[in-house]
Amino acid sequence: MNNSQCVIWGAGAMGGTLAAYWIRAGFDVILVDSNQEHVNAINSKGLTISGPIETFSVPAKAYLPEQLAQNFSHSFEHIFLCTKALHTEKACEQLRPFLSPTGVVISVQNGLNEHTIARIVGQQRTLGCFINFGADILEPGHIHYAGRGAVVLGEMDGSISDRAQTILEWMKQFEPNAIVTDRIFSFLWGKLAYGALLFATALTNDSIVDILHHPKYRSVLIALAKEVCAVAKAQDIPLEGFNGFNPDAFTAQAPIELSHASIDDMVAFNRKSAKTHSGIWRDLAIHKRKTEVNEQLGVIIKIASECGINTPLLSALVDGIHLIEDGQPLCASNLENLIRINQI
Ligand SMILES: NC(=O)C1=CN([C@@H]2O[C@H](COP(=O)(O)OP(=O)(O)OC[C@H]3O[C@@H](n4cnc5c(N)ncnc54)[C@H](OP(=O)(O)O)[C@@H]3O)[C@@H](O)[C@H]2O)C=CC1
Ligand SMILES: CC(C)(CO)C(=O)C(=O)O
Repeated sequence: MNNSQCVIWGAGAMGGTLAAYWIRAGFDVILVDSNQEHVNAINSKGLTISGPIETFSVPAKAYLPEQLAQNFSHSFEHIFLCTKALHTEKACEQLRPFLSPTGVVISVQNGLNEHTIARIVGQQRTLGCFINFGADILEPGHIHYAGRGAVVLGEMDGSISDRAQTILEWMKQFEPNAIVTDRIFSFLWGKLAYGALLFATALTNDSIVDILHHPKYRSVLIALAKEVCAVAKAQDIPLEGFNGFNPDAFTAQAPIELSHASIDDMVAFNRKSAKTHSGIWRDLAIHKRKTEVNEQLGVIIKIASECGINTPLLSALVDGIHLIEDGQPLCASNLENLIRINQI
């Protein structure tokens, strides 16, 4: 990696996948993760990637956040923040002392984390990133890289910077189709609209494809995506498409055939991935822990209310996810509740 080390902060599905590819390419990558078992496994056995794309292992060095100070006396130019959005604030407070004055934090996350990161480390030290590849931690030290997806970098102010171009070259070691954009928030908001659909699929134990494909759920999914797109429009953010998501399909006046075609394209995209369920579903069904719902959909609802836009389905979806976080089972009736609200 040119002239410097980089740090992956949060070495899970996203961070661990990037790290493994970069270590294999000869980069000097330092992993930081708060999960002791994962850190121990990486240090003793290395990092393993498996799945339909490739299977390989690399030696790697990982640290808990609190171990960094005793092992490194210098700060870092590039820190890739790859935690879930609900950990962004804490992770930024932890990483701030290790970020060089000229360094940059790159958000490899879903949501609008760039604003939180910029508040803590400054916008000049924040770089946006949108990712839609699929991966899961299978067990400590072992990540399932399930499917390729869009990777887009962009400065918050829309400028095309040298640092974004440099990091693009690194990203291309992992995903050759990665790009730099002057409209990173157009991608991030697009992912929020698609993300709303993923949250809806996570109300049940059915796969992403099963829910997106089922005719019974189409109207409510289209209405959900339209709520997010209406809030983006009120913010004057033109959305970008990716991996089957077509923003023109979810405007208020979009022809219904266009909406169906986009969801069909998302089904086709997801069929190519070995990741059957979203990260949200894994948080709820497997880890039985809180999701990023407040940091993703909650943020949209707040902005909507500031703009005077009603988002009844998003609110009901957030409530449904909260109920599951509190112990309610995942099942089809959770999604049917949204259908009822959509029919009112
Ligand atoms: N997985 C996927 O396919 C996709 C994920 N995304 C997004 O990417 C982001 C990362 O998700 P993903 O990689 O799946 O998440 P993971 O949970 O797999 O990885 C995050 C890792 O960060 C650790 N962590 C939590 N807090 C801290 C902290 N303060 N400092 C250091 N490490 C910490 C977690 O430990 P612990 O588990 O113990 O909390 C975990 O090991 C999310 O915003 C997600 O929505 C986007 C596209 C696809
Ligand atoms: C399913 C996926 C990979 C999007 O395709 C995702 O973003 C998630 O798991 O949260």
